[in-house]
Amino acid sequence: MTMSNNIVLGENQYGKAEVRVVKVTRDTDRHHIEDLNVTSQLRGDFQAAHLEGDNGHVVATDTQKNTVYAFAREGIGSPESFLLRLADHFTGGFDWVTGGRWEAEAYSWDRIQAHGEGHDHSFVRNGQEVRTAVVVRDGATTHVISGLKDLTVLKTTQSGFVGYPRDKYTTLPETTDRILATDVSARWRYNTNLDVAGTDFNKSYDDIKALLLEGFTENYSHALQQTLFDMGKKVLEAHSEVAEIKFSMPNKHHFLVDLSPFGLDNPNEVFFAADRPYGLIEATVQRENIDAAPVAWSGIAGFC
Ligand SMILES: O=c1[nH]c(=O)c2[nH]c(=O)[nH]c2[nH]1
Repeated sequence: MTMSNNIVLGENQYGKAEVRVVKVTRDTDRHHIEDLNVTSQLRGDFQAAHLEGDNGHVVATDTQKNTVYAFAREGIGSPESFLLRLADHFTGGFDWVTGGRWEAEAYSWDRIQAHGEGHDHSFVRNGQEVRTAVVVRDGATTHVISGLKDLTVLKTTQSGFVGYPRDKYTTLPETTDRILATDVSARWRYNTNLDVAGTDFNKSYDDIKALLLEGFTENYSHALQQTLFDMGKKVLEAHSEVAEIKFSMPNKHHFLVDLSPFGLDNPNEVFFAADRPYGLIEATVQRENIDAAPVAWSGIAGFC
């Protein structure tokens, strides 16, 4: 067998990776949410694009992304059925697209249990948070700091952001109805006179987590800053053994997708979930006249 010196194109596929689409169904006051990370890749005859610079067959990755958002307008259903719709669309619409690979990760959300009931429009990503604990001893004084991180929550309404100063660099439109989403990181420091032997830290953790979640749901949010304070206040009001609570919370922006180029409306239903940049909101909620913590209890790696 003689070896050919011809250089040819081997297997190939291309598309848009990780299209973050969030679909809110708001037919009634009890909202539903579907949250996917979709990758669309086409396979077929793309020889000319690779060898000759002829893009006549190249369905733009931008078009593939738009198709994901436009299809989400009609609902997602299941990730499988959504991907099958994409596969049908691309292989049916373009002769030279003979196949492809469509992948989705689906993130599931539970309704926040507020006062014993699943909330209408506030959700928590299930099974995600990490519980944290720190003990600092300084001579005879012991500090116990408990916390959690990566508690991802989202509300589909009852959040807005208006009234902020505008200068020549301000482009953000005001809104009175937006998605509010964050990964809660919180650490709460117990009083130094805490009866550590008599404290049920597991129970305390469960209760404080529930209060944080309820605090997230309860009021209209004028900003994540206000919601942060609401959450901390609930914990301090219910737990006299807690001296202060620190938060670090990203504002995970969800941008409404403009579907008008595709002849579709978008009444606050299809969103692009951006991962960066994000707002970062950090604050301590504390009792007035609190003794300054005699030791630094935040790690060196950050606020919370
Ligand atoms: O809740 C918010 N707080 C902000 O400080 C802020 N800044 C911004 O651009 N959007 C928001 N949202």
